[in-house]
Amino acid sequence: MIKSKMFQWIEVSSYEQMSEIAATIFAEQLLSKPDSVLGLATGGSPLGFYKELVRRHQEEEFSFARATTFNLDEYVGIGPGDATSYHEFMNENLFRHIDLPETRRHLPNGLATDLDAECSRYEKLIGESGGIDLQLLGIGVNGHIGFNEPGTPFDSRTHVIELTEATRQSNARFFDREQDIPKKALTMGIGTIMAARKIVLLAFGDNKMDAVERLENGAVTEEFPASILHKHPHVTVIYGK
Ligand SMILES: N[C@@H]1[C@@H](O)[C@H](O)[C@@H](COP(=O)(O)O)O[C@@H]1O
Repeated sequence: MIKSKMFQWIEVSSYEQMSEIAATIFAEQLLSKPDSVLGLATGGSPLGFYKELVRRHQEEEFSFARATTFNLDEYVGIGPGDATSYHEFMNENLFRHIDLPETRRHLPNGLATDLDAECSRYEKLIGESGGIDLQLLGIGVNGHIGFNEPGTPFDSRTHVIELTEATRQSNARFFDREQDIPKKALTMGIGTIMAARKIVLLAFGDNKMDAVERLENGAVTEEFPASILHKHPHVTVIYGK
């Protein structure tokens, strides 16, 4: 496959620098289009980014009042009110600090009784909102984006996924007990992510450098989900260790 020339690589020397650059990209997006649809991510990688975004918002650089957000994923079986849910992560690190109306903050509902119907509802809602203008991503050490594990079809849409043991273990730090780590999640599909107009991927730390190297130089293959980004017209990777 021919790789895209639209990949921009920004190497940083600190986590703070990565967070600041990412916050600037999102600030510029909101300033140029206040009703932007933003795709958001959870995990350790974007924590500093959210902190910086909140700081700048509080200094009245920009507003979220007309924006809409969609998160990449949520665990099955936990939801709002559970400290380990992505709902709670977003409340804690972003939503409770900004002026984004509650009705326009979206995450998949991991407590839905019919999970497949929930996936269709979520996918439809993204479409009805006009599609994602700017999507934030982290990357798993196995190349997963959102919770799309290796082998997930490139054309997948929002779906239920069984988490690999490697992903469960790398997310174990967020849970008190082994048995509390969910086995399944709802995630935007790779096709959903690829439909975003612009993408920013954050990768920081020694443990992410193999994945970054493979992303930069490896083949485009479903065995390494992030590799599909080479087919996207507008990706910025901000990385460092
Ligand atoms: N579902 C999330 C991903 O969206 C995230 O990118 C990845 C990396 O997380 P971290 O940034 O904590 O390394 O972990 C989880 O599996």
